[in-house]
Amino acid sequence: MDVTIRESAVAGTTQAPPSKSYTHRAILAAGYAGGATVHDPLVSADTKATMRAVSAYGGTVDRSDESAIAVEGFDGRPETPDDVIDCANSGTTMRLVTATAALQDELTVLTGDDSLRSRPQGPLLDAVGQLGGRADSTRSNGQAPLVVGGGIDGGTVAIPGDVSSQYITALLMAGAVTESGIDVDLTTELKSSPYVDITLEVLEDFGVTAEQTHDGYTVAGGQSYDPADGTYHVPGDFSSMSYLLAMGALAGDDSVTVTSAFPSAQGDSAIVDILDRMGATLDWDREDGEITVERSALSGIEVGVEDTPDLLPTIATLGAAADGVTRITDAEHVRYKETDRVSAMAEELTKMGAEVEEKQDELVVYGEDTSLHGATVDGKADHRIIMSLAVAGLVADGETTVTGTEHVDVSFPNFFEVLSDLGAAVER
Ligand SMILES: O=C(O)C1=C[C@@H](OP(=O)(O)O)[C@@H](O)[C@H](O)C1
Ligand SMILES: C=C(OP(=O)(O)O)C(=O)O
Repeated sequence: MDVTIRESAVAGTTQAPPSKSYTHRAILAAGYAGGATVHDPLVSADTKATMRAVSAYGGTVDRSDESAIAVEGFDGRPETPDDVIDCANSGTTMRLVTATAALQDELTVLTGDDSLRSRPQGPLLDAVGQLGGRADSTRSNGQAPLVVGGGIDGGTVAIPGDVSSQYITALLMAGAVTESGIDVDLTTELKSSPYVDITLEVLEDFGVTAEQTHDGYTVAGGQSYDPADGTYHVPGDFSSMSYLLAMGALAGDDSVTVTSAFPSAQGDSAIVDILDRMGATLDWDREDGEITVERSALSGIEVGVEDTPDLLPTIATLGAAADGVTRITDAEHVRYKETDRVSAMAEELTKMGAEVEEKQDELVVYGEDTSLHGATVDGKADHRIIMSLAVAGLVADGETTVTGTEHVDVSFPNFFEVLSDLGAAVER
């Protein structure tokens, strides 16, 4: 589906969608437990993939209540799935439930869409192998489809940290229910480390202890997942908020207020600081969980996305509309997402008149003397590219058509309704 956005202003108050990362972990943790009720979950294409996996391993997932998901777990002992698990577009699902598959003796087959079947799984497959499990890529290229099983008992693994932190999350979550636990030794520096902090936070809330060590992380075996009161509450999503805050800073008429913005382990709350450094007038009331931002003249900055890869598309759009140079560094791992997001933003913003330079681990946006104009841009079947280009469309001269916009259902299903409700000129 194509969406056309005309240069227009936005104003008003909107609630941030629930966190995708916390929802995935809470649903799977409830699966590892006897069960739990997950309140305020994100129900999206990606989190539904994790729900499918929990069901495939013998849990049940009841979505009859709109604001809470009741999960009956498989209690640390996943069953052999009756069928292939389709992880669709969700890297988090595939990585997290690969480690679940390794816990049972028989084999599980995991697959996904074209994008997911081109993303790297090799280091995690290798880690399962080091633990004595079986983990193969059917095409022997380190990519899905995957065949995983073998009944791991725990042990020590050496794994790189610069491809995906989701491998570490997967091993810690599964490791807790192994016999002897898992020690993860990182062979290279960890990227996206706040996502492991989110994992540690969720594990703690489910009564499971895992911790950072000198060389990586460790989780003891023989633990049980058991959340206090059998419930878990999902906080708002700062990656999704980044589009709402960016549109307020670029196109706010009066101001835009985002609610459900409480502090948590999410690295992407750095968007508040990034906007502040770029010159945005904004205020974060942490107690009330509200961020208010006003239209502001922005200037380019240098920002590393080592810990916050999902912010790259948003920052690229901000940079294209800001004055001066925005240099986004430490970005190589952003190439391993739903699409290569460094190239995607370089290509598509260029179509809108931005001057952009792409390096292997950097994206440089030259905001000086350029102004954005409308164009037809390719959303690359990637939710974050689509939303970032839509935000750029609000400040581009004329009309911007973004293709393939249905893919926002991965993390922010009602994104275009929200955009419209805030007053943007959106045609679907
Ligand atoms: O664990 C998670 O919830 C995520 C980790 C990050 O991936 P990497 O660790 O692969 O960088 C992030 O990009 C992704 O959107 C969600
Ligand atoms: C990369 C993302 O998610 P995943 O790795 O779960 O596909 C994302 O949401 O931007």
